[in-house]
Amino acid sequence: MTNTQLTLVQIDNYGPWTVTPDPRREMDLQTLQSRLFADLAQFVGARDGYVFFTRFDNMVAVTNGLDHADHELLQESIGNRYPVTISLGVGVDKNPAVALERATDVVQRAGSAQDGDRREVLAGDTIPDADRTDGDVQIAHFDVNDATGKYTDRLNEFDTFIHIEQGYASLMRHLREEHGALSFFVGGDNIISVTPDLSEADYRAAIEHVEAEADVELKVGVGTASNAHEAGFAAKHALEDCRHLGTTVEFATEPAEIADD
Ligand SMILES: Nc1nc2c(ncn2[C@@H]2O[C@H](COP(=O)(O)OP(=O)(O)OP(=O)(O)O)[C@@H](O)[C@H]2O)c(=O)[nH]1
Repeated sequence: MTNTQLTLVQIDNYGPWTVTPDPRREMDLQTLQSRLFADLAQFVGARDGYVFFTRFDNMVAVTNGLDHADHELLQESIGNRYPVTISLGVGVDKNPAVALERATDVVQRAGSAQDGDRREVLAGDTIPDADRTDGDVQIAHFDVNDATGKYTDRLNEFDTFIHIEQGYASLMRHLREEHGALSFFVGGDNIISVTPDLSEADYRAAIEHVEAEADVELKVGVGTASNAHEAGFAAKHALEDCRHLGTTVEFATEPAEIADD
């Protein structure tokens, strides 16, 4: 059974900072936000986690395998190098939406996102090493069928963007409401979902829902492992299986390291 460890990353007092003493240049804020995301992706990714940019001032990370000391080091390193600090809340549950509720709750209890005195909160417990298993994280990597032929090579970028975003909106709502799975747009035509244990029928139903609601056709590869990287890597291999076999849903059947043999 899955046991997802999620970390909410929240920039401390960011709203007031963006307008103090006067509104700051928008592209400077965009530069800061994207560099912060890049640093988080490198730090968390090097420890086999995943991080998603969501709204940039708040980001969500799958941190199975990262302990309290890793989280502390991340805060220290960001605090040393950026004009802003980050608070981190950690939550664990078999259901990703519940894990994120927990992670959010411990940060919210410490004060508001716009409280000048609330800085570098680190709250919530990580999974003890002894309790970790190969079934802790399920990642589903979704991809739009032939996005290049249907959209990228035919439409202007904005109209392509609308199609992809509508598919994403439909999928993220369906999986959140039906299963407590959390889905994140990761660029191009790709969506990564952090899910509880879902069946092939659950994924088929999700894909059919998106096709009916948004007229966007998806396929998905699914992987399960002790951390996000291994689960996600297996999911990518399973997605390649969909491409080769012409199928819509594939589960990884062997460890990611040997899946392409
Ligand atoms: N984040 C992420 N983006 C990817 C990945 N693979 C492809 N992309 C993006 O998706 C875009 C479309 O690529 P594909 O999905 O391979 O192409 P497609 O035209 O949809 O073809 P099929 O997926 O084979 O149906 C690329 O331009 C990339 O931006 C991936 O593994 N991760």
